[in-house]
Amino acid sequence: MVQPYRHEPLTDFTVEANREAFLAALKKVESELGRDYPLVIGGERVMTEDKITSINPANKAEVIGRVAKATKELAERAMKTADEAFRTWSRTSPEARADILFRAAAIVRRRKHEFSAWLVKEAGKPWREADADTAEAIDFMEYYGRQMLKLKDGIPVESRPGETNRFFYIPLGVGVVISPWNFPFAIMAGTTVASLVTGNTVLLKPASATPVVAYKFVEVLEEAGLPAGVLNYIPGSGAEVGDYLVDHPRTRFISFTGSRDVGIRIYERAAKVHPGQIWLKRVIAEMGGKDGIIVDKEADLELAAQSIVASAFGYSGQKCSACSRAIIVEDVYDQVLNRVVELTKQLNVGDPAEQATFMGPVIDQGAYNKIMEYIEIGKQEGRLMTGGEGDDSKGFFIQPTVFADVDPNARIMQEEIFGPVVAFAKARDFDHALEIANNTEYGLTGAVISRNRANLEKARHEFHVGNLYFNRGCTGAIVGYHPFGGFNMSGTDSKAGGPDYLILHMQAKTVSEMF
Ligand SMILES: NC(=O)c1ccc[n+]([C@@H]2O[C@H](COP(=O)([O-])OP(=O)(O)OC[C@H]3O[C@@H](n4cnc5c(N)ncnc54)[C@H](O)[C@@H]3O)[C@@H](O)[C@H]2O)c1
Ligand SMILES: N[C@@H](CCC=O)C(=O)O
Repeated sequence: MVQPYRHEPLTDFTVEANREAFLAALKKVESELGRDYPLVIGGERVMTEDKITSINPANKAEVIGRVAKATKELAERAMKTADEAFRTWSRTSPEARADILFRAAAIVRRRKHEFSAWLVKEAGKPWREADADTAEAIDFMEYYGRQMLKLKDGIPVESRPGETNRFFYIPLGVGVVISPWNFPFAIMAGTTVASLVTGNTVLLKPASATPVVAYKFVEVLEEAGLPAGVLNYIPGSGAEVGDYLVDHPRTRFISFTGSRDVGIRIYERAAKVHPGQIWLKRVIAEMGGKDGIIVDKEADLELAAQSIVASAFGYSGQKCSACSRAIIVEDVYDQVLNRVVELTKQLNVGDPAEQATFMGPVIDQGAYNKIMEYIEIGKQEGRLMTGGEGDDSKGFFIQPTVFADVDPNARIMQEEIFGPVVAFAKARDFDHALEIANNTEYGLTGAVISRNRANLEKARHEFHVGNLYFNRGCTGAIVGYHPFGGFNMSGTDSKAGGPDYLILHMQAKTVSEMF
């Protein structure tokens, strides 16, 4: 019998044995850097001349790996392979499919620190963030495996005398999974295994900044017993391979996580029916955020400051859930702002491979340049309280940055920066704070720090975000506990890690028999 689902605990690094195990994993990964990785199509390893070079964002000179790059021709081969494999995989029992996820979770759990060490190196995640990313990947496998077992026989419907009605779910077909670099393990693995466990075959195109950890995961699924051709690994250019697969008439669904602009592009392109296409493609899109924390005048102000700092600067603010707007009721504005500045100045920024580091680099030169441009804009739009400096000589480091007195309509209050920058806005009262919080085209996460029950209840209904948190920060959703996804330009509100997520990857069928 399958044990009830519990989320994977985070590692306590104050325990010496854990610390040593993590250091050993980092050493192991360091000894494996710089290798070449092929595409995987139908279980076959395919090397290409042109490669994606994955580097350590904390040390540009360190090559993590060189990964083969799919062309349209190779993408087409992968599509044919996945289409062929669908015939058998879609008829494989849900129990057998779920077992592969459980086995893969066990393999990753045994190699947990090794996976986290790859995340430290390839994504620039500090230990705690890397550990959380790996734990979440394990959670997705454990949770979706169990969800599939719950859904495998469908949902009971009524039958009249002499009639038996059944309502159940069948797989869709070939899914294109396009994942981001910021949760290069958890989101890549979660979107992939949700598609697989529901009986679909997959073409996985991971983000070009983090393809090595994705390759390592493909190996795990193979070891867990996934048949060849069911998952095909085809990193490549978003514009070339991405567009080609999104447009492909045999693509049945697209599971995309990434930016607003790419999400819109995919949504629009997927709507077009191409010659030979006999279905309307389904799009699951998880996009950006411009998330805010509201602090009420009756509130634990220390909790408020700690929550803002952790949510704004965890993984250098590179979370779709990151707090980039702090909306403070005027009675407590100065107190909260000053405490946030004080805490921010204490943050340890540096090499994520060092245990003491709270914040590492941003992901690449493009991100560095974009964030530094926003910091310049912020200097015009607000009062720079701390940070504002960057250094890209060795890696892509930016100081955690706080701007005060920002107009709610300013660009740094409206546009997703995706870096360690938080803007403070002053609200007249709680209603005004809610108005400012909702003044965005996004709607992903938000938090309210308050002791006022009436205000919390008002926020419950009027703060328009997919994930709303009370008296805590706005990052760190846990699979199975906080189903995750947002409104409006944050995507299709396809709640990852939630009880209705798998259904998005299937189609329902009704069979009615008369006796
Ligand atoms: N809502 C969520 O759950 C969630 C989670 C993580 C990240 N995000 C968002 O992701 C963004 C950061 O990730 P990113 O920089 O990797 O995003 P991105 O949109 O630049 O890239 C995401 C993926 O899309 C691919 N891509 C690019 N162009 C494409 C095209 N034309 N066709 C198909 N695929 C294409 C990329 O190669 C990558 O694999 C942020 O906006 C963040 O808020 C959202
Ligand atoms: N699920 C993560 C965010 C994922 C996007 O970057 C969180 O809840 O912080």
